[in-house]
Order: sequence, then C-alpha cells, then structure tokens
Amino acid sequence: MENGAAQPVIVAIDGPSGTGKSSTSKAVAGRLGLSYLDTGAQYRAITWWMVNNGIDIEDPSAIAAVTDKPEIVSGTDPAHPTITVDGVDVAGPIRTQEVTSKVSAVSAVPEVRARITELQRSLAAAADQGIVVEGRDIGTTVLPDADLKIFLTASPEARAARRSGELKGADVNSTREALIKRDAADSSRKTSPLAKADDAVEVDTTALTLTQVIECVVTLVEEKRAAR
Ligand SMILES: Nc1ncnc2c1ncn2[C@@H]1O[C@H](COP(=O)(O)OP(=O)(O)O)[C@@H](O)[C@H]1O
Ligand SMILES: Nc1ccn([C@H]2C[C@H](O)[C@@H](COP(=O)(O)OP(=O)(O)O)O2)c(=O)n1
Repeated sequence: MENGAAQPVIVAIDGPSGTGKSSTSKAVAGRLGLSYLDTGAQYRAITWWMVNNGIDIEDPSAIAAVTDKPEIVSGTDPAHPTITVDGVDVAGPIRTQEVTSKVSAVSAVPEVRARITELQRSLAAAADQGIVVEGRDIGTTVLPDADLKIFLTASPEARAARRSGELKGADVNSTREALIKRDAADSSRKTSPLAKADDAVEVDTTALTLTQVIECVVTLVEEKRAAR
C-alpha cells in the first residue's frame, strides 16, 4: 500500500551481546532507507565519559549527580554511524575492555537510563523515513509502540565465537564468561532490564548466517508495511 510505505516505520531490535543486533540493524536500515541507532554505543559513551572524569563507577549516586554533564550525539546514517561526546569522536575508545567491563554498572543507574531514553525517543521521532533502533530495552521501554519488535538470541558458544573473532583471537572461554556475566547484570537490573517484549518476534541466530537473519528481518518489516 503506497500510503503505508510512505509512513515512517519504527523497528526495535533487542537481545544480548553477540546475537547480531548491530550488523543486522545496520544492514536492514541500509536496505530499507531507514535511520539506524546503536543504543549500546550511547551507554558506552556515557560510561567512557564517567571513566575519563574519574567518577566512581561503584557509586550510583556519584554517577547520577553528573549524568546530565556530557553531551552525547549519535549520527544515524546506517552507512556511517557516528558517536561523539562533547564533540569528540569516541567510536574507538568506547569499545575498550575497560569500558565494556564497566558499562553494565553505569547503565543500571536510573538517572542514566532516563537521560539516554529521552535522547533515543527524540532521535526516533526525528527520523523521517523511520528507524531501526537496537539495544536491550527498546521494545519493552524505549519504543513500546514500535511497528515491529525483534528479539535476537544465540547460544553463548556462538556469541563468544563471534566476539572472539572480532577481538583478534581473544580466548573463547574467557569471552564466553564475560558475555554471560554481562547478560546476567543487564537482565537482573531493576530499571528496564534486558528482556523480550511480549509482542516481539524471537529469532534464534545460532545456526543462521548473517545474510539469513537480515533477509528474515527485511521480510518481516515489508510484511508489516504491506499490512498497513
Ligand atoms: N548470524 C551470524 N552468523 C555469524 N556471525 C554473525 C552473525 N551475526 C553477527 N555475526 C558476527 O558476530 C559479531 C557480533 O555481531 P554484532 O552485530 O556486533 O552483535 P551485537 O550487536 O548483538 O553484539 C560480528 O562480527 C558479526 O559480523
Ligand atoms: N538499550 C540498551 C543498550 C545497551 N545497554 C547497556 C548494556 C550493555 O551491556 C551495554 C553495551 O551494549 P552494546 O550493545 O554495545 O554491547 P555489545 O555490542 O552487544 O557487546 O550497554 C543497555 O543497558 N540498554
């Protein structure tokens, strides 16, 4: 339906680390001419700022007190996603082991979630054609009225193998343990934990290629658009 196709479409993709959220979301957004937002990068960016400014990560009230200080800007072109903090490109520094090990603690602080959630909603509202937003709580909390919600899963072994491939030969067992620990922290926090929304479509990517996952999600978006 032509009118339906012209309306912005909002797609929420959630799931634990290494399930393919970023690669899938970027490709789907690129294929369909939508914007793309990596919400994990935003939580990593605020964590990077906290670490850089000597904030005690173990102290939620210290984190809450400075939550509004950094200016975090996300570029939403899927061909060239960007993330800056106070004008500094932090795309590289937010992927360090140090930030990865601290991001769950920072992102569990309610004031941090409130601030980042507001940023995410305003970026989604500004996307003329629509947007693919990936994270942990997009379908449940950030965009509960999304047109399509996907929850990606994969076995811890598959996820660890994918991540260690990226980290240039990092030990698979320690990568697997670190992933499981982060999943547990993200799933057990009080404020908007990692969870599948009741109306999300669950896709187990363990035995699928990335191309198959992308095809599956593109088909689901097209079906939603056609049904409007
Ligand atoms: N279905 C898949 N099969 C094999 N490798 C995959 C698949 N999906 C993603 N990958 C690879 O796994 C790694 C992690 O994917 P990524 O999209 O960053 O996951 P997430 O955003 O969920 O953490 C990347 O190197 C990506 O190319
Ligand atoms: N919507 C989101 C997205 C990420 N987070 C937190 C929890 C995650 O462990 C970190 C990092 O997310 P990110 O998607 O970059 O992690 P991976 O690339 O999957 O390893 O941020 C969150 O709390 N809520």
